[in-house]
Amino acid sequence: MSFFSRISDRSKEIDSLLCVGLDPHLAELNVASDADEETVAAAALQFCKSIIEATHPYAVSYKPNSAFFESLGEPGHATLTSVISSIPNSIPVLLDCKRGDIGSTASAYAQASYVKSGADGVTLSPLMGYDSVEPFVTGEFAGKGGAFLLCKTSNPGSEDILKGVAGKIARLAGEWSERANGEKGGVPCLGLVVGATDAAALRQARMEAKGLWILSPGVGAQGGDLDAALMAGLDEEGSGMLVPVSRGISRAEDRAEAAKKLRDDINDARKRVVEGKSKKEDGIETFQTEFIEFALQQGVLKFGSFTLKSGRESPYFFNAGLFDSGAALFKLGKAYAASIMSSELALTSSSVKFDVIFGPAYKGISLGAIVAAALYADFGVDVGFAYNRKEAKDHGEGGMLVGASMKGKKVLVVDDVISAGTAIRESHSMLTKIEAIPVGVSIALDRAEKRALDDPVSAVQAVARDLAIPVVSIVGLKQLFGFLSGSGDFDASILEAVTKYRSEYGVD
Ligand SMILES: O=c1ccn([C@@H]2O[C@H](COP(=O)(O)O)[C@@H](O)[C@H]2O)c(=O)[nH]1
Repeated sequence: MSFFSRISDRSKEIDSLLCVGLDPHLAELNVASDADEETVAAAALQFCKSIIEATHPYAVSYKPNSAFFESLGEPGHATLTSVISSIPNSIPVLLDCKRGDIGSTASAYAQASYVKSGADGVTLSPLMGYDSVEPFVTGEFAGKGGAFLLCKTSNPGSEDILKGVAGKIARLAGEWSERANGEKGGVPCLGLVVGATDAAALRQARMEAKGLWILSPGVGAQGGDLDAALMAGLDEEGSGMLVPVSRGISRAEDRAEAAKKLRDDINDARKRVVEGKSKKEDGIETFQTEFIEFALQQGVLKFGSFTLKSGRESPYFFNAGLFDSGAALFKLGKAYAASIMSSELALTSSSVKFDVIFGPAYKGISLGAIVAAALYADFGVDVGFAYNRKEAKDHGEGGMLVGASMKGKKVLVVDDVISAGTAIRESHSMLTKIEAIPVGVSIALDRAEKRALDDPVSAVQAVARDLAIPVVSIVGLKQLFGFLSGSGDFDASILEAVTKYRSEYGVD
């Protein structure tokens, strides 16, 4: 059975994502500073065995780090193999050796790790390319061995090189895994090491490598935020991530209790992820609920009876002009940014499919600016910002456009609502004329209602269809309805009126 199948099975069987590290730091071995190698090695073996004894009900896997065994000198290798053979067979062993070398040498490392040491999986550096990884997961180790590739490690120095290539490594891991598995396909044979110290990198890795296991060290002694890491790195089933902890367990007064607590803390976070997902399936995400609550509080969203320009009597009204303070605009920008990043306009969790935000005069100008700022603040996405003047300037630099150059660039248009869609169409035609490439529209509210009873398409759908670009909204009528139904705070007559309005004018 392959390494990652065993990890999956064991994780399900014991309902845990905890990987227990076996790092016999000399300082933890209680031996005299002048003790001979044999004595130190015996203490290291005892140290690891006592951790295994205390933690095995919670451990999906054990992760001995080869450095600590190599540092024991001559008896080091025998100690490592003794530790590995003392681990119950039902628990897969991950040797943290971070190898990476040319193919022929990598083959020797694979022999050393799997055959001589008895490990089931390894950690590898991917920087020398596919041929340095292949010997660990093909040939005699095909369908058996598995490797976690260093992607964005937990140490501060991971900012120096890995930060810039983590996205690429995450993508390549999926491709290499398929290449190694060949026509047989099957469970991926590669995973990724992404430190719990960088939630953004975890989010990106999870997006790039949906089906791969992520090993996320850095919790405990290195200060990684367990909760933030899990929220970012867990897959949609609340799994797919192993949390290795070494010193956080080995140095605890009660190791069994420490491992149990970690297992439970991890499982609590998993539950929240799964609950969050089912909420999403109900049609409303957290940022949307927060946005509706905030719009109500701000008086932007009102329930009652309102006559629209179209002559329709609407049970609700949205007046974006009432986002009229620094705090309100700040929150509004965050909501736009969250909706963009959870839409098809996001490329990864920290990159987008557009280069410039365009805010059409007048309302779009301030909206575009706050969205550009929020994308940067909340997601590290730094795109250009431009807007237009309604009237040409006859002095200074002149011209109708201000801000980032849009020629040849992919542009997102930001506005508040689409009523008839005329303003957005005008922006689109202006952008096309200056050789910009409009790729999407972002709005606050999609009323999602038919343009006329004999025209079943909404204004937003018509814009998306005619201009062939996505229109993304923070909320739509569906979420508004979901919010009202789920909240016990509104008069039944409001829900009734919105239900009636939706069934009469709403589009799917
Ligand atoms: O990015 C990485 C990759 C590997 N490690 C290893 O994991 C353990 C962490 O030990 P703690 O005591 O839980 O901090 C150790 O063996 C490292 O070499 C890592 O920390 N970060």
